[in-house]
Amino acid sequence: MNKVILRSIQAALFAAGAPLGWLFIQFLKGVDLAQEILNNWDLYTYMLFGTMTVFVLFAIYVARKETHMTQIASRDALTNIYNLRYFIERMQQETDRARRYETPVSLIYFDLDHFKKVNDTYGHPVGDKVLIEVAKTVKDLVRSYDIFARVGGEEFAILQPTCGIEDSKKSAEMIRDAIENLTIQINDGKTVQVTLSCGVTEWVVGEDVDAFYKRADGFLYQAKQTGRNKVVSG
Ligand SMILES: Nc1nc2c(ncn2[C@@H]2O[C@H](COP(=O)(O)OP(=O)(O)OP(=O)(O)O)[C@@H](O)[C@H]2O)c(=O)[nH]1
Repeated sequence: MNKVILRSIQAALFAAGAPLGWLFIQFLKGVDLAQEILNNWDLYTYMLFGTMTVFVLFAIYVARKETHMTQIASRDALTNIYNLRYFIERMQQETDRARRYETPVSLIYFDLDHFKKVNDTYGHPVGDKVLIEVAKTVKDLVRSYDIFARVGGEEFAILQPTCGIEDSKKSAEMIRDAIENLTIQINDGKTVQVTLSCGVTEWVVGEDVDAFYKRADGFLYQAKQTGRNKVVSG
């Protein structure tokens, strides 16, 4: 349930506690409750709706902050895509789901090529801009239910639920091609271009997320070793 709605309901229930508590005390004192309410109708209406309004408004504020904090905790500050912590969490969930429903789940793991050279040549802020532009470009290419994260300095990963290795390889190739053709504008009308190396693999039933991740990393390593700007899968 939406956090704002949930917290508002909780707040409304809390608010009802004030008049109900007072009525309970009157009940213990032997007061006729119906008469008590009729005699003090304004007071009870005020207690109920006054406190409810204040509590609910406060709850909405808290729920919004809570949602914001949860989002911050799962996002990478530079690119605003998911971070490693969230990605590992989702890998666990998605492999559990894949086991339960007997569906495939694949992992695309990529790293920008010679990124140190970009930093060394143009400076760190330009390197940051390249990371942001790469993240934006890839985000537009993945499916809405794929989990795309920055998992290291210039390393990214995409978890693809319900996606087998063949489809995942096609996605990876499309991403590799898009980045190869991406022209990033920097200051003074200059442009930067980068390429990426990529490892792709499909989860094997029963293996833990660590082994799954390491296998993709192994293929990425092979892509680096055999010339870069390529996708290696298995
Ligand atoms: N601008 C910027 N650079 C970063 C960030 N995080 C890591 N880096 C840089 O990424 C570079 C990674 O360099 P290497 O690990 O040598 O890799 P590479 O130069 O891409 O070479 P290969 O991966 O072998 O193709 C280093 O220069 C880091 O400083 C970041 O947040 N911003």
